[in-house]
Amino acid sequence: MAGSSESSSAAERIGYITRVQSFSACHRLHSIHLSDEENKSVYGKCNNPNGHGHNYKVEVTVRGKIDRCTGMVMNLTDLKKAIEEVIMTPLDHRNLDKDVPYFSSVASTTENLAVYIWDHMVKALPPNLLYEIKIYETDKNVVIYRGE
Ligand SMILES: Nc1nc2c(c(=O)[nH]1)N=C([C@H](O)[C@H](O)COP(=O)(O)OP(=O)(O)OP(=O)(O)O)CN2
Ligand SMILES: [Zn+2]
Repeated sequence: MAGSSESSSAAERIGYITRVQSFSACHRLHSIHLSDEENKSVYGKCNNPNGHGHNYKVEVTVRGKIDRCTGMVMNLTDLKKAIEEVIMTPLDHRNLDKDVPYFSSVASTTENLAVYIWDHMVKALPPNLLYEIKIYETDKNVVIYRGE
């Protein structure tokens, strides 16, 4: 019956699931498009040549149909594997600027880190599932990227 709880329970449901992952890395904010003086002025203490570290927290959210048979949008075990491959292996305990080739020419801001993770995660997951990458650089500094 239209509108009854029975019919809505048969309707397709969309769910969002998130897995949280922490990793540690160091970096220096520096843009190859700016002079040394401009870098100092724009990034301040974060342009210190010897860098500084963060305990980043990343939330990876997928969105999709809740499968009627499995009850899952996707298996969190598979999401965990993708996070290991895309986040932990290349980024954990690394110097982002020196160890990750992408950041040799792209400033390692949290915005750009979110784009990097999105671009790799989207390839590691089934099509059309990735919804959002949210990164806590510190407790107070949070970036969201949705692939736009
Ligand atoms: N738009 C952005 N601005 C800044 C970024 C960034 O990624 N995107 N990053 C930084 C630095 O990396 C820096 O490490 C931030 O640290 P800090 O200012 O010390 O962090 P808090 O604000 O949490 O610290 P408090 O000193 O407690 O306020 C800078 N800008
Ligand atoms: Zn920083």
